[in-house]
Amino acid sequence: MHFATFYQVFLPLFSAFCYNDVMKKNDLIELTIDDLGTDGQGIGHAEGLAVFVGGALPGETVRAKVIALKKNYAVGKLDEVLAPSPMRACPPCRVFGKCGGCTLQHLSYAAQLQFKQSHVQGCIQRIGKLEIPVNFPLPARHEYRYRNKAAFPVRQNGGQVDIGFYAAHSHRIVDVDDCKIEPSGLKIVMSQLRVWIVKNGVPVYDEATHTGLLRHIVLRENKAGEIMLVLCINGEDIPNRSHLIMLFEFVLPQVKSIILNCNTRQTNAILGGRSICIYGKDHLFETLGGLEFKIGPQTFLQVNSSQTEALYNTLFRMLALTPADTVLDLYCGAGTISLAAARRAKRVVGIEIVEEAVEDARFNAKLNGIETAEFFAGDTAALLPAVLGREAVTAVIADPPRKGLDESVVRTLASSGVPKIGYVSCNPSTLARDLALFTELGYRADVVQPVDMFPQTTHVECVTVLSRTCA
Ligand SMILES: C[S@@+](CC[C@H](N)C(=O)[O-])C[C@H]1O[C@@H](n2cnc3c(N)ncnc32)[C@H](O)[C@@H]1O
Repeated sequence: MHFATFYQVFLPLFSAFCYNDVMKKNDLIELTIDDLGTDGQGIGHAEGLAVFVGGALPGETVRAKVIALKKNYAVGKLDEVLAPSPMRACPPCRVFGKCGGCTLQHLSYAAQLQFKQSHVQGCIQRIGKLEIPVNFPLPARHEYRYRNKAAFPVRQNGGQVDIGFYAAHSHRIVDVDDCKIEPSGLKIVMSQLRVWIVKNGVPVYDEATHTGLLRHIVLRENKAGEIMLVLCINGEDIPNRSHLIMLFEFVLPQVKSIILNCNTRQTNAILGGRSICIYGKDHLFETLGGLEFKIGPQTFLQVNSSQTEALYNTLFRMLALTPADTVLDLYCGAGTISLAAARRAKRVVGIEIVEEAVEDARFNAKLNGIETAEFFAGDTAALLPAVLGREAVTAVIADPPRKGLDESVVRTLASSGVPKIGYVSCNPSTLARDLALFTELGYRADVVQPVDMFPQTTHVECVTVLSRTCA
């Protein structure tokens, strides 16, 4: 199977010269798919144009209806698979292809992993201009039902209330009653919530007018099967609290926490600043690698708990910390990596921009009896020079958000001369960009290890370790 993204980059340029009037909108065309795009759509060619067809796989011959015709590419809607790929799988989800969530359910899991390896390798070569080998991804333990968190937008749709996920590239909601990558326990919670919404005429939020109450439903489940329910509301309270509580107290005792999160701002952000616990505890606990972590409605936690342990173990194996190391954990969230590192090193310092996460990290250190970890709240770029000036750091861990590291962070780390840097990335493009700069500044990464945290989607996490090549 060949998944190179070459065609996505060069063919559109080439196609611009070849554009002709042969293909028209609404035409039915037959084409062979030779590649997968970064969003999981099949890519074939017709009349000198790259044609993107969602749901089609490499090696397949398909018939597609042309639904958009641009100067240098076309978009086709899959009409029929004429010759299916042996890698084709049967998607178990009834809204596959409508919901924008899992775009790879129609591809066998082994082929998904191959696609991810090829995608990461492509980024490293194309964006980073580097020849670092990329290992085959570490497969997830569970291909479905692996997430520990779901955030469902809620919208009125005529006479019915839709709760689900956004369709691809849109704010239209696809109603979902059983998301196959969420734990099955959440399905019954959602059906109880639908009862409460309908019986109490709960007003549903309208994005356009910024009116209505219920915006999002967020559910978290820990490995012990305990559930936290967060209702994100455009207001301060909900109708008939007692009915809601009763629905869960007696029928679903695994719901240990019900929280109202007040978000009255006109924003796409799901959570607002204030949370009010109306039932049970305001947190859950999760166990990762033998350590316990407090989880609140705002806490960042990797969404695939069993694979998080695999990710961290991979990082620690590659970074080879020793009891003599002083570790700086950048973008440390609630301290999950920091505290695991503290058990292997002399001292750990964590930096995180969200104050509540830093409070959680401090709480988690105490909870686990760890006295060798210290946490600072603030922007990494701003705090880094002072922390590096004060601490004799021998190893850095960086697990930044999708946008990767600020250039100043890379430059400050490189000029500090720190001997080893473990980089955990959720975005191969920004990883490749940052590795290129580190390489220019005297560091080398020998290998990139993808870890599949997100089966059925095109997302992939990567771990690599940079070591200093010059004194
Ligand atoms: C991918 S998460 C990693 C969290 C943690 N390492 C973990 O494994 O759970 C990225 C974290 O970076 C934090 N963050 C984002 N921008 C930041 C910045 N400029 N400085 C410090 N932390 C930042 C986010 O709040 C988030 O907790």
